[in-house]
Amino acid sequence: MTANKSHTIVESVIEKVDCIYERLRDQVIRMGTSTGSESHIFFVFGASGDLAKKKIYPTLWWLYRDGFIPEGTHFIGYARSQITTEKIFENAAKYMKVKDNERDLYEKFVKLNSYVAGSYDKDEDFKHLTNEANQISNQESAHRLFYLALPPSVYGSVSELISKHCRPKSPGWMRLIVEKPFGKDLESSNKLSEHLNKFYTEEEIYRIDHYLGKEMVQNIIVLRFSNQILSRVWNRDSIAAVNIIFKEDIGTQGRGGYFDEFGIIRDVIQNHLMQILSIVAMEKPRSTKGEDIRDEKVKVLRCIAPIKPEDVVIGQYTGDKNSKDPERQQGYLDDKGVPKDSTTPTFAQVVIFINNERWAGVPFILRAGKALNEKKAEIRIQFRSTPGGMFDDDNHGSDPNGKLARDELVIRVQPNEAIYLKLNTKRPGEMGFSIEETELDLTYGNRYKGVKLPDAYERLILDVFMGSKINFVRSDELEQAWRIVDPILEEIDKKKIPVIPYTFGSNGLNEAFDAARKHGYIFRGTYVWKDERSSSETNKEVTKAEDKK
Ligand SMILES: NC(=O)C1=CN([C@@H]2O[C@H](COP(=O)(O)OP(=O)(O)OC[C@H]3O[C@@H](n4cnc5c(N)ncnc54)[C@H](OP(=O)(O)O)[C@@H]3O)[C@@H](O)[C@H]2O)C=CC1
Ligand SMILES: O=C1O[C@H](COP(=O)(O)O)[C@@H](O)[C@H](O)[C@H]1O
Repeated sequence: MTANKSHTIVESVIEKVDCIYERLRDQVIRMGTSTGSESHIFFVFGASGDLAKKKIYPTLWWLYRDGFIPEGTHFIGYARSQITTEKIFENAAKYMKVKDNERDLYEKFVKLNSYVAGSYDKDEDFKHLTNEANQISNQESAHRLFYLALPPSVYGSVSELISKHCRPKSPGWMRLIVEKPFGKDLESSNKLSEHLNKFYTEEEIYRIDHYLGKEMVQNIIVLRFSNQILSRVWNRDSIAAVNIIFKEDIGTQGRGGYFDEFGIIRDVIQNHLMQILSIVAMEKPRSTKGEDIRDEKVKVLRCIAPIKPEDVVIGQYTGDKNSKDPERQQGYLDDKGVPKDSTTPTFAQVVIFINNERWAGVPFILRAGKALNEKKAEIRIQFRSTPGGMFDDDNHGSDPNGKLARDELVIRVQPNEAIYLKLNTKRPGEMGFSIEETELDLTYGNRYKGVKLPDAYERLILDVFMGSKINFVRSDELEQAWRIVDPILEEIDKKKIPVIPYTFGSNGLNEAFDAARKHGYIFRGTYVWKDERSSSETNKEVTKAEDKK
């Protein structure tokens, strides 16, 4: 293909994406006017907090900058702290990424913001908030979106008081966005759901799981159901094991106070990884409508028995005394919010089985850890070994077992979004049937140069404006996810499962890799995926072992 031709293809991809953006923008603007109530108010509860500064305010700005916020929208922050709008924007400044040529627009956006200080449990404060909101928007029927960027301890009173005092007048609608954690276990989650159900319809509740807003998580549905080549083999006949992996190269970074009460299973596995699992494993939905997709996700979760203690490996990180990086020298117990005798896991692997016709016997291995060697999230679909032994006597590269490598489809969620299919090929140029592993590689940074992938929160907040619930968690999904992890959480909380120490910066726990092997997942250690994007920047290749684990 000539350089010109490939340039044209890339341009046309960008044009298509731009065109989708245009359509979305039109929809948002029409949505703002079609109900006869032009204005919207977006409330940020917990406006003084960490999530608000790092994610919510920057996301609102990016949506505004890109024309996705309906005309006439106002933003109101709310928290107990006696602060000002200026202070909020000062705190959030380094996350906003404002370019020089966007300064004027940014100032316009800042002017649409205000802040009200008040408690989380007093009627008069919420009445005051609604009076302020009416004045600011000059319209009592403006649609209202409430983002609860708050600790779960105050969800109860805040949700009740919002419903009592802050609902818009008809025909305005209201939507409540609830951050995870949705409870601490099945019982508390059910209680929270019952509480919310007293004051809101399910239609009004948006339980956010930001992994559902990530490009590659959204792509799973398209990959699975629009490619015959994949949908035919997506079952126990062809697939030997599924690995869903979350790794972070940072520790709790002062959030230990929150984390210690929850641990990695509640923080990441029960929600983000279980959501991914349900999309990877569900049957084909009737349509792309939110309810059809969520019905299928619940159905597959209902086929999963609670995880058994013998299928769990947990660990907690210790400081790496040899590291030059002061953060890596700190272990979990050094975080000032963490009790010195804490046994809360910062690493966990659980093996899940889905008892249905498609998946019986296939292990779904979910692994998550903080303070590891890298930041990465990916899904590995490992296919069964090739039967027949035709190539058994041939040279298969450095594999000590002399066996053919299994095919593996890897969906890299982050960083550097990619899909690559590992397969065997004849070693180029060699005589005979010398075989080596290679890949069909769809690295987004190479294939879709210049295409902007929106941040997960951008997509999800836009979804809430549009009233789309595909990417939000329904109460029955939540209940099922808790049911699956609840018994092992109880065992862990009672300290019945050993917590294995691992050093900050390590690859994970060998005990976890051994357990994955025991369940039939094969780590070969012979393959190198050349991540072209990072290699062009740093000339570094993903190392063999890291690619596997
Ligand atoms: N931070 C993050 O990266 C992520 C956070 N989340 C979730 O988002 C929500 C908010 O998180 P985050 O912003 O980190 O939380 P913060 O601890 O920063 O709390 C947000 C605000 O809530 C108020 N607050 C804090 N503690 C209490 C308390 N004990 N009682 C009453 N009010 C309190 C404070 O405001 P004031 O004192 O002014 O009232 C604070 O600014 C949580 O549910 C969290 O799990 C989810 C994903 C990532
Ligand atoms: O929800 C959470 O997710 C973050 C990781 O999010 P990512 O988008 O950066 O992958 C994690 O650090 C945090 O502990 C957890 O609460």
